[in-house]
Amino acid sequence: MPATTTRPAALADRVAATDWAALTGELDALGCALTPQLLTPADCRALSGLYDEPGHFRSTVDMARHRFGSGRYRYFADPLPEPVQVLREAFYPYLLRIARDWAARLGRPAPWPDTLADWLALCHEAGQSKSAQILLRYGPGDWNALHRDLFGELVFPLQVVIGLDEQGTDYTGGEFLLVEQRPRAQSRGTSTVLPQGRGLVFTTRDRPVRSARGWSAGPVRHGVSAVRSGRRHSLGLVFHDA
Ligand SMILES: O=C(O)CCC(=O)C(=O)O
Ligand SMILES: [Fe+2]
Repeated sequence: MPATTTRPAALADRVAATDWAALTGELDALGCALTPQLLTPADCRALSGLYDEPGHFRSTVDMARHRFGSGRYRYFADPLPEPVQVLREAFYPYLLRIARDWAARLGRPAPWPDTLADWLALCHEAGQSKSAQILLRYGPGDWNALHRDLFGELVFPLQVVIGLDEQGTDYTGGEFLLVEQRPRAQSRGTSTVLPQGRGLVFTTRDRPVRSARGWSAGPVRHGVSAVRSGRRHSLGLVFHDA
């Protein structure tokens, strides 16, 4: 990384300085919530530039070929680039509190240990041993079909995507989409423009929604609307392995 990028410790501090109470409230209301600025434009350029350095990745997915939409994403190989590793570790304890609270509401087990390292060890024992951190690149006409990032039995219920380009300047279109199935009702869609350098925390599989008899699990899927022009990059952080 060039010297102009943020030091890892400062990245972790920004995650810690997030107003987690406010973020949690928004997540409860909408199923997704933005963090403050985590990455500078220089950090974002350094990360999106990695896309063209194949040595950082274990595989590349052509989304059209799998009917996932259109565009490409690449799975980072281990060891992860330092900012990716630092952000993932920094988010985990905060997301863990939310995950445990949701599990309690839903009367489900909360199998997640206190540290990311211990949780990943459990994933590896269960055969989910590959990191699922991705760098995505969308050009004009590219989009991401509504989906859930589930790779096996072990699931962490929250994930984060970080915008690496500025909508309106670097690209148009390309809104992040979230669709929530409501129990015995029609679905609700929420679109979010990902500001450059900010993260969006969202539900990976389902989340507790109020029902007549307490809480029930509302299934959630996410995707990205078509990019109309320019190029959009994003960094996807998932907290279970694949
Ligand atoms: O590019 C995006 O905004 C979403 C990418 C995605 O599907 C993910 O991060 O899991
Ligand atoms: Fe995804």
